[in-house]
Amino acid sequence: MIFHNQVPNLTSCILVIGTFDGVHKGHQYLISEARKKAKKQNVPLVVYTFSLPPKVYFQKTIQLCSLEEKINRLKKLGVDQIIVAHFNETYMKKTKDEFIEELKKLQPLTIYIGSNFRFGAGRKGEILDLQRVFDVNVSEIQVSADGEAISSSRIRNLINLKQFLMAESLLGWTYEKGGLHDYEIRA
Ligand SMILES: Cc1cc2nc3c(=O)[nH]c(=O)nc-3n(C[C@H](O)[C@H](O)[C@H](O)COP(=O)(O)O)c2cc1C
Ligand SMILES: Nc1ncnc2c1ncn2[C@@H]1O[C@H](COP(=O)(O)OP(=O)(O)OP(=O)(O)O)[C@@H](O)[C@H]1O
Repeated sequence: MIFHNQVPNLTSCILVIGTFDGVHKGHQYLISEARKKAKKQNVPLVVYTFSLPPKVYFQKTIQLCSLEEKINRLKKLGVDQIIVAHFNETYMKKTKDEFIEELKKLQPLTIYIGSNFRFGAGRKGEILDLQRVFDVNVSEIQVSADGEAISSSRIRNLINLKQFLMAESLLGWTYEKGGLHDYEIRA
């Protein structure tokens, strides 16, 4: 896997954007959909993520996995290239339009995101803003058997409540060791 700490100039790719703390089953679904498309189009699968989850930065929530472990998990899911933006005071001031300008350097054929995605300073960027410029695939939010959305926030709550088995079943990885246990990469 190729690692970038700055946005590179690419000629084509399938792009997935997000925080991906824990790389839970919802994330895994999104990435597996993007991976199928990248294979079909014969272009690299690129993930754009952040060094620190914005919620950990702003709300001091617990972090589901380290940056290193996140990269490991993304690698296992077949991601070809990863861009890690350093999430700090300067980065968070970037407007939605500046962020879009940055993404143009990647020349994505399609951007894959979930339907709750927001971006840019003050979270002002909406999916519609991306759709004006790029082809965007908006994925449905995956839910667990009880019908509740899978999210990093939900898993953080479960861990705070010491409900580790439930947390792990939504993560698809063991919480402590970071190993893959019940998730199979969909070809
Ligand atoms: C350039 C940029 C600036 C951001 N600034 C803020 C911010 O001011 N406040 C905030 O809560 N989140 C901010 N975020 C984080 C977004 O709200 C969001 O978490 C991020 O785009 C990833 O989406 P995801 O959380 O669905 O993975 C920013 C994101 C980007 C890309
Ligand atoms: N359950 C899900 N199903 C499909 N896509 C998802 C799901 N949860 C998040 N995504 C998408 O994955 C990307 C990364 O999302 P993000 O890291 O914010 O996850 P999250 O679980 O919503 O986190 P948090 O609860 O901390 O806000 C975004 O494009 C988001 O829309």
